[in-house]
Amino acid sequence: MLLLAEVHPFLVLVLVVLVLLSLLAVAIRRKGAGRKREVGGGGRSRRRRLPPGSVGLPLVGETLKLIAAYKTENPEPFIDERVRRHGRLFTTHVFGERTVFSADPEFNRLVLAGEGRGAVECSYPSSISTLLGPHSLLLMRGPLHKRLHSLTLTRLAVRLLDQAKKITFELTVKQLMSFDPGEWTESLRREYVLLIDGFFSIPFPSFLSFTTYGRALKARKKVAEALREVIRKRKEAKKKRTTRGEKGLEDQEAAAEKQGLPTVASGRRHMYKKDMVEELLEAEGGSLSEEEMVDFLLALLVAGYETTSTIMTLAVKFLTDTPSALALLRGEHDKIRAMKKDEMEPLDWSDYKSMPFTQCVINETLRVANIISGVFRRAVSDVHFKGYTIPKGCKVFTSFRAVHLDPEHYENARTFNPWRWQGNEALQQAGSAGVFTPFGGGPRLCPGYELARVVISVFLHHLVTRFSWDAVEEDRLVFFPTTRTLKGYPINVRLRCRTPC
Ligand code: HEM
Repeated sequence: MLLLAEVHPFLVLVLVVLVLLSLLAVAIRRKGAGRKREVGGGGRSRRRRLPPGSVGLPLVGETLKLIAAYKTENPEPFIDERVRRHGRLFTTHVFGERTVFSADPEFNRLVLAGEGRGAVECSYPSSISTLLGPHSLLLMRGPLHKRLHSLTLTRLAVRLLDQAKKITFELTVKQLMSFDPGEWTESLRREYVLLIDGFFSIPFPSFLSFTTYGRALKARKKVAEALREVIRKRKEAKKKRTTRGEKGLEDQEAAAEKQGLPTVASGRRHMYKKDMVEELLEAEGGSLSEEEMVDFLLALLVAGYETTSTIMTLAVKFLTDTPSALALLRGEHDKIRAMKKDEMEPLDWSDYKSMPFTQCVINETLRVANIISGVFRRAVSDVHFKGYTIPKGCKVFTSFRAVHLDPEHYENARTFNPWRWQGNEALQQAGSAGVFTPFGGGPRLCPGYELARVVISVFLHHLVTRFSWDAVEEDRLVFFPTTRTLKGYPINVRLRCRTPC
């Protein structure tokens, strides 16, 4: 009861609905499999033993305890307690399903790499799958996932020429569809906000359009329609060019470049670079359907939007709370600015590569904040690890948070200390030991990881070189339903005075 009172009643309702739906699904699956398993294995042979743990209360399992912990600034005791009692691999019952929870970097690595190799597969709650669309990269599996994932990787390597685009969403839209910020982008973003709100709401039926989920479904339709329109127009333009025998944009640009002519509408000269829509139109021999392309674009916008902007905000918060780190960071960026002719001269790749302390700040923010606290998978065959057997069909949660905040892997693990990343080897060592995985790993390694780093670096550059700021009021982090600051971290910003004034 105490726990129930701590949790918002709306969330309790969400959970109950989710739990009931999931239980039904689990019951059907179990019946099909025709066998039961107990936590810890009881009298079973050692080979069939599930990691020890507790499945908590009937129906809700340990979900309410988890949520209550994640709604505080310090959710670690939830994991610490269980690791102490059962070890780094333990069984729990969250979000309606028995789940093997891993705080073990070795197991996490096995799971991340195990997808597509007959060991595990990606697994999202159905409410989120519906909003993402069935063809979303995040839900796709098998060879098509592999091909489209690598398509994303090549297209998302950003050039800092685009640095003027400070806002993540606008930058992503520009990358994907080549649109500059404007009315269209802004109205698309408004619908996106509604869509993302729906991720953590009760998945009521669509006719209840006044609910958060109903509004999200409506927003999804609008976003999908806007994206479909873009794809159709681009398809038509491409077809017209082909039937008229005209050269593609790429050839036109190359020809103009040879003649020393300006090549883009903005008057700026640059090499033609295909955007994501162009890539999608040509991918799979031009066979992708409009729906597949819409889901693909939508997922990219969703995946990059919340994550990057939250890390930006939290980096600023951690820097504000750690003035010596802010001073060092500012020094690094002032030095870069001092080499420029004027305030407006854009950054280039070599500038980005001369921001070592900025990268330390970003790594440490990613480590401490854990925007993606871990990922869910489902075992598609029995997985054997350190004497345990995770049976086929079992849900697995590889917790990045538990590893990132484990004192065994990081000294003073729960303190923001960007200096720990200084020196070239620190990141490499943590990466190869599997103890730093903010962007996941294996075949689903985040394709936006470099874009995110660049966007955050450029944002910090402009912020610290041009402005100073103070926090308006006390704010704190929470980790449920998503990682964020409770009040959105309001700050008072002033133009920085660099000359005597
Ligand atoms: C700080 C920012 C970011 C963080 C912490 C982050 C983290 C992650 C993580 C952990 C995954 C793996 C999910 C899994 O294994 O199930 C992932 C996947 C993904 N991310 Fe990111 N991400 C960030 C930014 C971005 C950006 C900017 C984009 C694109 C514009 C992006 C696009 C994607 C996509 C499409 C996937 C799915 C890949 C697949 O399933 O094959 N992310 N991200």
